[in-house]
Amino acid sequence: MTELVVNNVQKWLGGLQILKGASFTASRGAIVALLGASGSGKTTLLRCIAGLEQPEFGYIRIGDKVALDSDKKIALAPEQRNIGLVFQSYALWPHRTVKENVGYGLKLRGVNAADAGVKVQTILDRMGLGHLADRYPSQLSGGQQQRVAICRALVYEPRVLLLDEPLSNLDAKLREEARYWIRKLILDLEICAILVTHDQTEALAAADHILLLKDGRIVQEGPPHDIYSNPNSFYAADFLGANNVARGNLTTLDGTRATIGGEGWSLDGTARELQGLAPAASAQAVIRVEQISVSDSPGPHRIEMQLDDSLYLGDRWEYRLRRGSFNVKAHGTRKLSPGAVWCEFPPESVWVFPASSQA
Ligand SMILES: Nc1ncnc2c1ncn2[C@@H]1O[C@H](COP(=O)(O)OP(=O)(O)OP(=O)(O)O)[C@@H](O)[C@H]1O
Repeated sequence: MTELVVNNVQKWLGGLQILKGASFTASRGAIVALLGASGSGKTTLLRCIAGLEQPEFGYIRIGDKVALDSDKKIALAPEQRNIGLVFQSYALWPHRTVKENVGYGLKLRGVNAADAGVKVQTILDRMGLGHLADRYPSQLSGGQQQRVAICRALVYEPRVLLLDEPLSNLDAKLREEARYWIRKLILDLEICAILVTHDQTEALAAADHILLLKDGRIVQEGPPHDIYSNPNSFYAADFLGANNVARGNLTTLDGTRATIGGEGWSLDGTARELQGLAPAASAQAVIRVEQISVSDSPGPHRIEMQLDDSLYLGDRWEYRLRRGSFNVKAHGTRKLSPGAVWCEFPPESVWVFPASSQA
């Protein structure tokens, strides 16, 4: 069931148009990630949904309530929107205990103390924090503080949970765990969550649907696997994954088959956004690091390259390879000695874009 409708939201800040017509929908029991480069407008869009910013144009419906309708001059205040908000900083009050932090909003909304107490204890117990109810934030670990912030957002039983970089203050191990339990929690509670992140791994792992933003516009959306494996622009291809970018010229173009080449190298690839381009035009190819394999013999779609070094990454080795002006990173399971090797580039994984390709 659709819980959130965002339609043509446009927002100006400091005389600049920051959001240029964002539209999407989100359903119950699903996590939508807003992903994009720094400054692409993720936080501004989240703040518009929360009611912390008022867009000049647009329509937003949360559950069955119209929260924004610029035509009808409707703009509900944040507390009327039935949303829960979790910030990167957690924003807990240091001089209030855990249960006071979680219950404060209920008190403001006029919920009587007995009912509020039950709601607070229920959500704290659910999150494994019941025994910490009387502690102050400074007496908790970072991970526990983050859970308190999430309890505080969930205690209102919101229709939509808005999470702004909620994991970025946690160390790498905790972040991986938190990504998993937040996802489980949202699916169990069957609420709708919007997650702002600049971390592609977090978006790919935690979300059901990704909205990729660039300069205030949603330039691609879809399930994580689709966005990762079928990017529709150079920006989307290069933003996700660990990539090699090869810059050269288009040497042949035949339907979806394209060849890109530079000084002393040439790769068969798949044409992306190349309509109207002629051979010799400047081009760039994106190749995911994991798609390249290194071997000691020639074969189809293999080119000979010089291996300069093997770097140990713990779970794998990274190979640094070059041929003329073409530098490449690839991964493998063993250390290789410097020298000549053969690298295989499957054409379906060499995505060729025009050199000045924009989203
Ligand atoms: N109050 C403001 N006045 C003017 N410009 C602003 C204001 N707030 C944000 N901006 C600009 O709007 C753009 C989008 O900012 P926003 O914080 O939404 O991006 P973001 O994608 O969340 O970035 P980050 O990942 O760095 O947090 C940026 O260029 C930013 O400088």
